[in-house]
Amino acid sequence: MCTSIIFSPKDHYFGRNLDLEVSFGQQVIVTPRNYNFKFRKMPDMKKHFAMVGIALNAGNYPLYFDAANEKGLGMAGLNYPGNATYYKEKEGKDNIASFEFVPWVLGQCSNISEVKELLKNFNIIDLNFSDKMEASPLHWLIADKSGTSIVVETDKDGMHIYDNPVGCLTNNPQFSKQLFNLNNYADISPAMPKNNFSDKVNMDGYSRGLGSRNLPGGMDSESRFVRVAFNKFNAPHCETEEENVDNYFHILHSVEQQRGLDQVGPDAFEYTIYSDGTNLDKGIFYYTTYTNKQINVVDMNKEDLDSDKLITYELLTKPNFNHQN
Ligand SMILES: C[C@H](CCC(=O)NCCS(=O)(=O)O)[C@H]1CC[C@H]2[C@@H]3CC[C@@H]4C[C@H](O)CC[C@]4(C)[C@H]3C[C@H](O)[C@]12C
Repeated sequence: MCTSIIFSPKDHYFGRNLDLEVSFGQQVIVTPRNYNFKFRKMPDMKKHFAMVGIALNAGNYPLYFDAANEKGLGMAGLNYPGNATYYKEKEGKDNIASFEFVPWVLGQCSNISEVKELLKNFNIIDLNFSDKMEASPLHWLIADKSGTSIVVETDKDGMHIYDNPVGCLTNNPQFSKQLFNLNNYADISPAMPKNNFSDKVNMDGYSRGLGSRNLPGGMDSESRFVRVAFNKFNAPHCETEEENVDNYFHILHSVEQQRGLDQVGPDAFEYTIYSDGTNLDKGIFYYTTYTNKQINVVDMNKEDLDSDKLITYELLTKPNFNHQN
């Protein structure tokens, strides 16, 4: 499972947790403007916006899990099994494979209204990257540096584009159902609860934090959706980049999957392999990994963004202990 958010305390931070039981060998990859993006059914994109994110380098093709471009548009693909449907090729449409969707959008759009325009002629097609790498069933959160976000889901009954008032996404069920489910948590609050139960019962507020007692704590996608939305809406908005990045990671880590809690096979547990976030206003990419909680930084502006070659960084996973004596 995964969780993706846009957090807008001052600048705007977009990214995700990637939860899985196996690692793909993904890296931080900066794709500069003149890297030739090939598409299966559409012409090459020779010049495009530069982007940074996490991807699998598959024979010099960056298969992005999530990324953000130099204009401050971000996009993440999250698992959507059983629902995600990819269609047959259609004449006259922009036929894009699911694994091409991120570069297709981030390569040419600057903001959400341009994405909505682009998607008017969009058709997501049923193609595998290769025999060995089948198309994953995904849905997408797309957000820009105004803080606006949308969700794109391609279901059996067609493509849906939802405006996203909460700025987060997890996995199943459909986004509309996730939003509806928030109704069940309307009374969750950071404040101490008022006794609406009965004036016949004395409730003395025996513990701090009782307002969030009924916040769901599970690893499942509905629980994570409610939890991350609540935690994000109530996170402080600070002045400095360090404080805001720190708060951003507190939000994502609050829905982290700790190893051992989400069993997916006899001896297999899903866990949060990495958490990442890009400052959409500044093009600075941050990440932590399960074993390395230090915040690591790749600033895309420090690269030659006019180059035509992928720029890759290995994820730093070594635990960082500061010995004080
Ligand atoms: C597995 C991940 C979702 C995490 C998640 O939700 N896990 C719960 C599993 S479960 O639902 O609980 O069982 C998703 C998120 C993004 C995906 C990549 C996107 C690019 C590319 C697309 C190609 O088509 C196939 C290969 C490819 C590298 C993809 C591999 C994999 O699919 C990635 C990593």
